[in-house]
Amino acid sequence: MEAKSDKGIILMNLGSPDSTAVPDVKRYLNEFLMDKRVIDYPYLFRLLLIKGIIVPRRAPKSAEAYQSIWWDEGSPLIVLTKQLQNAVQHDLAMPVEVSMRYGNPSQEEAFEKLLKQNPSLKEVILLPLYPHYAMSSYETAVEHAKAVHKKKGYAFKLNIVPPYYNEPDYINALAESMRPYVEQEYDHLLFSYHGVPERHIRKGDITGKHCMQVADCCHVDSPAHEFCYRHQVHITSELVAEKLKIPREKWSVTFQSRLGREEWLKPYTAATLEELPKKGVKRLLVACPAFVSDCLETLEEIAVEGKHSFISNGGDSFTMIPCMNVHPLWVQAVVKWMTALS
Ligand SMILES: C=CC1=C(C)c2cc3[nH]c(cc4nc(cc5[nH]c(cc1n2)c(C)c5CCC(=O)O)C(CCC(=O)O)=C4C)c(C)c3C=C
Ligand SMILES: [Fe+2]
Ligand SMILES: [Fe+2]
Repeated sequence: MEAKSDKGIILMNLGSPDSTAVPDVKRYLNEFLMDKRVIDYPYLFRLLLIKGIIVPRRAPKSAEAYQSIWWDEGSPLIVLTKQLQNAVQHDLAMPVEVSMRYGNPSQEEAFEKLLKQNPSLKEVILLPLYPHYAMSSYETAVEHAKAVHKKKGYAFKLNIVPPYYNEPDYINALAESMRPYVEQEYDHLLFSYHGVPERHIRKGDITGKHCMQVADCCHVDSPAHEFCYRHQVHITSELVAEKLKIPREKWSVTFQSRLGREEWLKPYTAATLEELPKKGVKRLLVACPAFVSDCLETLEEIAVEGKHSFISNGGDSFTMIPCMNVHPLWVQAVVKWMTALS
């Protein structure tokens, strides 16, 4: 559609290395893990731990994992985010750009592209491609965009879309994207979310006395929920399961991608995939709603490693449900939200 407006849109995602070469993966991991909202240790300790130990050890293994999922056009996460950009742009009369929290295209590049298209730009609507609030995902993305906006002294306003974990349009798109899979025969549906350290959940509790302190905290009313990743992922799962009419005993929530020695949110996906076949679950479906676009964590950790673990522990069939990516209802939801905000 003809892009003529004094507003612009940026779809912001996490980002990937520029290539699967170890030096590019190292650069990406250093930027990512030196983020104080991801590894929130004191600066000097973080510097020694990340640049001295974790990244040199992790980069070659990580590069191998990226090589196994990389597409001819590049990183799946970036390719799929750009596909979403094109699909949304098709139905909107405002320019749409993409930015990544780490790596490229950078936040500054996305702002500059919008300004180039319209030097008298009045407002940028930023849609973080994270449905849930976590210090290490949504918060760092938004704070980074605000910092770049301030540093560059841009005259346009920055309008940031809040987390949409319970928004009816998002739930509908997610549920409908999953429907063809749950209409097949299966024993259990796992909602596997990217994990975070439990400490982050306590740290983000604005009441200081609710999250992981009150029994069944995620289901007891509290202002803490506005910033609680654990609460928000449980709500997404419950709303989707309700919409798809999946009986309570047929689905569960787990957390993947643990890094380091701290306790992360539980139950862990890896342990659950080993245990489920022993409990009689032979045909498994796995959905990963923390991610809007498929990425390393879905295509490798779940679809390859997770499948291998489930099958070698006695499972018969393992199906990873793709992320929403460019599902027409998701594109429609984004277009609807952007139109309402413009
Ligand atoms: C829901 C969104 C995400 C949260 C929350 C999150 C927290 C988090 N992540 C790490 C460490 C790593 N994550 C990595 C990959 C990765 N993480 C997310 C999203 C969230 N992370 C995505 C979409 C991806 C895939 C990126 C891609 O290019 O496809 C990686 C890099 C890969 C690897 O080496 O495993 C790391 C490292 C921490 C420590 C953390 C919370 C504290
Ligand atoms: Fe991550
Ligand atoms: Fe909570």
